[in-house]
Order: sequence, then structure tokens, then C-alpha cells
Amino acid sequence: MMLLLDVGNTRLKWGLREADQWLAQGAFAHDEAWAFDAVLPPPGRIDGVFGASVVSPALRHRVAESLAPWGHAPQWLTPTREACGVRNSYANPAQLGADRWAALIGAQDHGAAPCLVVTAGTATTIDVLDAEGVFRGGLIAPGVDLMRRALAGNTAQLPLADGRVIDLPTCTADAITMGCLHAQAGAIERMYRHVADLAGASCLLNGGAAAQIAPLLGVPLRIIDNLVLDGVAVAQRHGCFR
Ligand SMILES: Nc1ncnc2c1ncn2[C@@H]1O[C@H](COP(=O)(O)OP(=O)(O)O)[C@@H](O)[C@H]1O
Ligand SMILES: CC(C)(COP(=O)(O)O)[C@@H](O)C(=O)NCCC(=O)O
Ligand SMILES: [K+]
Repeated sequence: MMLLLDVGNTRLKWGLREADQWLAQGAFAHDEAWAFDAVLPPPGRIDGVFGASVVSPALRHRVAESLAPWGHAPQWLTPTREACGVRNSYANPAQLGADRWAALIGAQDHGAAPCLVVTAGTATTIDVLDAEGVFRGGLIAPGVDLMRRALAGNTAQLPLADGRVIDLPTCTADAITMGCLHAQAGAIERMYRHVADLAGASCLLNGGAAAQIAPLLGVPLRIIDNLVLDGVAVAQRHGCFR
């Protein structure tokens, strides 16, 4: 049984996988205690720990320390020029976020290409994967919550709003909520045009904020929860971990 991780800037997502099946998945926020003993099998049942991490070395160390009782040091995915049928067009392939790389590998494995791979997390990333499995490039934008917090933290009168999804906002909370959601959806729909002319193109949406953004998207949409963990599993199966 393997423990697979997606360590993002807001939450650590984990998954237990055996014989190509997910046995369990979950998430811990960084500001809470990571109760791995409540969710993982006894030490000895875990044969390896593999993950995608985009956090600081200190937080990676916290992950390794927390998992030490299970006897395996986490092995971290490093984006390369090519892996698992995906070609990485980043000028410096290793500069790409490992979560973005894993999501692209997961999308390719799902047979979703050509598609836009959107991960709505702390940041929102919007990546173009063409029909040949080439990651042509992508965007990094503040995530929904980051936008809301930026407004609340940098203005005198704007609260950390949790307004309604409504066409024409007529109160501050709704105006903030819809401003942030339209900014997300607009970037996604603008980038969709890079794949729109490719047969069967769709938008693959994942990440903690996916459900907030999905209702506004007017493009062919597939929500795949934990796409990053799927990609980590594919990468592990293809021997991508040193
Ligand atoms: N229980 C939750 N805890 C924290 N964020 C959540 C939760 N449920 C949904 N979210 C949303 O998901 C975002 C975090 O998504 P996630 O994909 O975990 O981010 P990351 O990969 O950057 O850690 C938050 O900004 C928030 O909008
Ligand atoms: C853009 C990201 C912060 C997104 O991470 P997340 O929102 O999931 O925490 C992460 O993919 C990252 O640190 N990328 C490295 C820089 C790049 O991808 O160009
Ligand atoms: K930073």
C-alpha cells in the first residue's frame, strides 16, 4: 500500500492506494494538527510515500517528521522535460510546480487531452495540454480566497466577504464574491480558446475551490477531485521518483 501526497500552500491532501485503487483520501489544513495516526494503517502496511510538494523546505520537513513513524521518507516529484506521455514546455522544466506537473500527468492518464488543466487552490493555475500531450504553457493567478483576502486586507471598507452567486450584485458582499469568481472564470474562459478549436477539448477542473468556480464556467467541464494525487500515482507507476 502506498501513501500519496499533494502538499499545497493551504492543505495537505493524502491518498492511500493499493493495486491501482484508492482505498482512502483526505486533507489536513496546515494550521491544524495532522492526525495521520487517525487515518493511516499501522506502520509496516505502508510500502512507500510519494508526493508533489510546492511548499517551503520547513513544511516539507514537517511532513517527513510527521510520517517518520511509518518508516518511509517521502519521495518528491521533480518536473522534467518529459514523463508519462506529457512534454513540459517550461523553459526550465524543474521550475514548474510539481502539483501542476502531476495534474498534467493525471489529465493525460485520464485521456482528457486536449484540455485546459485548472487547479483552483491557494493559487489558480490554468495550463494548456494539447492533443499530443504537450503542456504548451499556463497561467498562475491568485486563488479565489486569496483575492477575497487581498480586498479585505488592503481596503478600509471591504470585509472578508462571503456573498451570493448572482448576476448583478447590489451589495458589497455579493459584489466582492462575484468580482473574484468572474476574475477566475474569465481567465479560464480566455485560456480555453487555446484548446477550443481542438476536437473534444474540455476544461479539467480540480482543487479545493473548484466547486466555487464551476457554476460560472461556460466551457465543456470535467471536475476531477484530487487530480494531482492521480498524477502522483501515475508518476510513481512510471518510475518517476528518484
Ligand atoms: N476545508 C477546507 N479548508 C481549506 N480550504 C478549503 C476547504 N474547502 C475548500 N477550500 C477552498 O480550497 C482552497 C484550498 O484548496 P487546495 O486545493 O487545498 O489548495 P492548495 O493545493 O493550494 O493547498 C481554499 O483557498 C478554499 O478556497
Ligand atoms: C502556482 C503554485 C503556487 C500553485 O500551488 P497551490 O496553489 O496548489 O498551493 C505552485 O504550482 C508553485 O509553487 N509553482 C511554482 C512556479 C511555477 O509553477 O511556475
Ligand atoms: K511566496
